[in-house]
Amino acid sequence: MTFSNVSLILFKKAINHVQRGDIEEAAFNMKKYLTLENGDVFIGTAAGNLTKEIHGELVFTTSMTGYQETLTDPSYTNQMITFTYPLIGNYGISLGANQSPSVAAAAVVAQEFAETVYHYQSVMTVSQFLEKAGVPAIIGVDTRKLTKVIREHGTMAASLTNQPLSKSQLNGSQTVADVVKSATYSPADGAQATHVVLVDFGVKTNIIKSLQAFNVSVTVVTPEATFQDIEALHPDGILLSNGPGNPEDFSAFLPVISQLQNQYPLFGICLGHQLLALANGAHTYKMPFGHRGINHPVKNLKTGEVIMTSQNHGYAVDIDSVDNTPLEVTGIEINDNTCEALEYPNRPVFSVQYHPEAAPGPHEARRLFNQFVELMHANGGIK
Ligand SMILES: NC(=O)CC[C@H](N)C(=O)O
Repeated sequence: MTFSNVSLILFKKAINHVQRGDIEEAAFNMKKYLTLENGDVFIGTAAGNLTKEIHGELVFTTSMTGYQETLTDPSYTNQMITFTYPLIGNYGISLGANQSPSVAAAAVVAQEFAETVYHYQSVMTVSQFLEKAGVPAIIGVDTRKLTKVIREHGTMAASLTNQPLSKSQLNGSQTVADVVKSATYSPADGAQATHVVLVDFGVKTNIIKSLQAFNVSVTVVTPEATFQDIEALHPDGILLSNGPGNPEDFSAFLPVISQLQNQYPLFGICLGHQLLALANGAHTYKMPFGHRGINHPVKNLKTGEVIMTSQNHGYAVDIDSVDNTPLEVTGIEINDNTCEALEYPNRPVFSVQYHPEAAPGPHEARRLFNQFVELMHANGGIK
């Protein structure tokens, strides 16, 4: 072997070393640490926004599809979503599926993101979607194990960081979601016959679309609206929307609901259902790990029929506390007997804990919009 050959080999080794070192460092930089309130740490790889660090409430959803609708659902504000389904992003991201202008979830935990998408409607991958929205994600996590931990300990606060956290850095406080404040606006179809005022606690786009599908015009108001503000809009009916956070944080709006339910047909969805219950004197409580998924069976106690429903909630109405109110429980989740539907007897007032607009989810409950519209018509809603 000549001298130059030896030096070439040494040079190549040096280059290799430098390259390997760089790659190892890059791989180290791509690491993310998910630290739970109970001290458990899950290590994975960064995706989405690679640098952002987040503290939030860690929840899981069992939905196998509909990740885009889930990520953009405002009810997930300040929450980190763990997808129990192992491969997320299989059919990419498409225009028109968003439930709000951008990703609402604080962060995403998944086992794997599909990086190659062949769906003809897809405009980008899920990690590009998160990157564009500035939302971090951790992938390569054993989400099955993580979900078992959440089921055991209940929903926990967690931190998603780029470096390991020491015990003293662990912040155990639960993050309460901010109230989503939206401007008052009228979706562009104002000339329709029936008019709904929607109180927006963090509304999903598909609720508005579902009403518009029945030729209903919708005016959206914030929870700062007074009864007089709403009355001045001459509604035929009121919809109380879904939204993030603890329903008890909206106590200022409860007297308005009490007045509205005396005057108008009223339909509450998810947070709106919880608020209708609170306004009538029932209680809500935090569930151990909530209902988040698209196959929650709900039994209609009046007909005995069971339908599959889409759900995303961490709080529930205390079913026994409804006994001391004018309301009637008309639906239960048959896995755990929690309160899923309420009615105000002899009034056009009702609510559901699940999502009749179901985006994502099965559409069996869509008929509730029909029911709401019929109640408004029966109440003289058509002018
Ligand atoms: N989707 C919702 O409206 C959720 C309601 C409430 N924030 C809960 O978690 O129970």
